[in-house]
Amino acid sequence: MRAGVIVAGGRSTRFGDSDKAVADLAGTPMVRRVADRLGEAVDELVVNCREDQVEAIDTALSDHTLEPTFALDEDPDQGPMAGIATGLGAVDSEYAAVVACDMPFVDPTFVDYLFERAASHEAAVPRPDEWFQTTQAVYHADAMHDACQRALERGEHKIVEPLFDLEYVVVEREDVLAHTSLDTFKNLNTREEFEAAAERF
Ligand SMILES: Nc1nc2c(ncn2[C@@H]2O[C@H](COP(=O)(O)OP(=O)(O)OP(=O)(O)O)[C@@H](O)[C@H]2O)c(=O)[nH]1
Repeated sequence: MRAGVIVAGGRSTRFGDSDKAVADLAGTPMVRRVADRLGEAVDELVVNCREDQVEAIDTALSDHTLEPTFALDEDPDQGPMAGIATGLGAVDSEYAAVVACDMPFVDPTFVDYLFERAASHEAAVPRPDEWFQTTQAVYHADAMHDACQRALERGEHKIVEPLFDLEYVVVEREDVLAHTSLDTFKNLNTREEFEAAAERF
């Protein structure tokens, strides 16, 4: 069994007044695009967000075959890493692919590959450039959940912090490009980025 966790608890401040997770992207809410693509690579889906987002996200995901469940931030606005911890705490599977709600081009075949790379390790994290793509990575759910909790207890909110507590595999640029294009990581933050991306669907 493989899980997918969609992290969606941000405030979308660069997007404006509304929640980018459910914003229309070429006729479909962005989070639905992520759920449909990630859903091709996993057996269960968990969405992490705030309580006040549930209604709109649930509507966007209605009729999804995996019947996504919600893992709500008890303490909102603690950053993406806290959201990852909350989401991973709610999965049944041993390994989970974490994907941000704003990555509508996420490539399910690449997610499959990340699961393969993570096997018998605690994480497989792409590093296509100088940054780790921690919000499109596969984690051993319990190990990463616990590492996030330990980091948060240290007062540390940086998203890479829990990684250094794990036995993780780095998926380097060459391996990324052998399996997908960099579009898989493209995240949308502004209305201009939504408009440009919409033309590609
Ligand atoms: N649970 C949770 N998720 C978060 C939080 N902050 C950001 N995220 C998520 O992490 C991912 C990347 O965050 P950003 O691209 O910065 O999104 P954002 O914070 O909503 O947008 P900005 O306010 O414009 O930075 C998105 O999927 C967000 O939903 C948070 O405090 N809690």
